[in-house]
Amino acid sequence: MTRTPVNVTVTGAAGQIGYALLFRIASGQLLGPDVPVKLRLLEITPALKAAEGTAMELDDCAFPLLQGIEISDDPNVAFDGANVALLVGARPRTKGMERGDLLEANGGIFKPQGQAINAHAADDIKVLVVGNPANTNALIAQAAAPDVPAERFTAMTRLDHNRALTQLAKKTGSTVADIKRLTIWGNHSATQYPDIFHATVAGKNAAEVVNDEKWLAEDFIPTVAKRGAAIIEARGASSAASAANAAIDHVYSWVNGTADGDWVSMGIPSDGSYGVPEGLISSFPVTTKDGKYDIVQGLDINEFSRARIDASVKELEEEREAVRGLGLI
Ligand SMILES: NC(=O)C1=CN([C@@H]2O[C@H](COP(=O)(O)OP(=O)(O)OC[C@H]3O[C@@H](n4cnc5c(N)ncnc54)[C@H](O)[C@@H]3O)[C@@H](O)[C@H]2O)C=CC1
Ligand SMILES: O=C([O-])CC(=O)C(=O)O
Repeated sequence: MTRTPVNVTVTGAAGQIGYALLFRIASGQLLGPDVPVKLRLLEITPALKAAEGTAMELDDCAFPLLQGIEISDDPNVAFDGANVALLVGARPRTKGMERGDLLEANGGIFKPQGQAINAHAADDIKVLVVGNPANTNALIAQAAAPDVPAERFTAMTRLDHNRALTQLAKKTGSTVADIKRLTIWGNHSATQYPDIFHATVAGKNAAEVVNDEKWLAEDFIPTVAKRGAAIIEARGASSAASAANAAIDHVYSWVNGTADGDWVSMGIPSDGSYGVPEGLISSFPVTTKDGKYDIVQGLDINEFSRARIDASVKELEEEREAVRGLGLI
């Protein structure tokens, strides 16, 4: 049976994550090996030529699932009919820039993109924000799209989740495939909280297997939370292939479901669960099924976890106040 192609819009398509991401989408890794896709690439005008170069390479791969590529510098064109939108392009922080300046500059990107999604995207649109500060950029885009169900706007913490899986596997002498039910809570920032208290390693409670709170507090958590900065320090550029990989994982899980007995981490609008104020886009443990996600309920949050979740959520509240003050939400 021939399937209708899914329209996937990628912003910042000529950037380094874009280059690591587009070929994987076109090869079927985003949605599945039998789902044809059409790519819509959004870039700023000076980067259109570079996006065209990437499109030429995509053509040269002759991916059987790729049924078309359109390139534009107009969000109204790029989001037209979009079923999945990956908002990767963002304004990076440059020297001397305060956090407020960064939020304002990104407001200039994510507000018009949210408006264009509201006006032109398909009814089933699913949005993943990758560009930093991802959680708050997602909030800005969501606020500009009042006709789209709020839960369709998500932010990426899957890279943090994947980073935590590997660190825990190394510590416990296991493999990532042995680890289930790990959680990233809060913001995609240095305040995020990777939680192993509900995780299992080969079926055993991870915190009990590790049995080393000092390692947890002084090694594991900072290593995961500051991994982005460590990559920049080592590579001279921020994470690109691993970020693209996490974006693929996030959307694949959302569309195709999580495995029985496991969950993933997604930045999603809070419904008030676990004391996270309603509406904040914060990372939670979620299961997914039939293209929808649910927050895992009923987890006991110990004191160690509570303090760290609260600290990250406080930062998200401050970011929300800042963009509210700028009239962006
Ligand atoms: N959530 C996460 O886990 C991660 C997020 N990131 C973030 O992802 C973003 C992209 O990273 P890279 O690809 O390495 O950056 P990059 O600078 O290589 O590429 C960004 C691209 O976005 C484009 N762009 C800027 N404004 C745009 C607009 N209004 N519309 C469309 N395109 C626009 C630029 O022209 C550029 O080609 C950054 O904000 C980075 O901090 C990176 C790694 C992980
Ligand atoms: O800090 C950055 O720009 C990159 C980032 O988000 C990460 O690697 O987690």
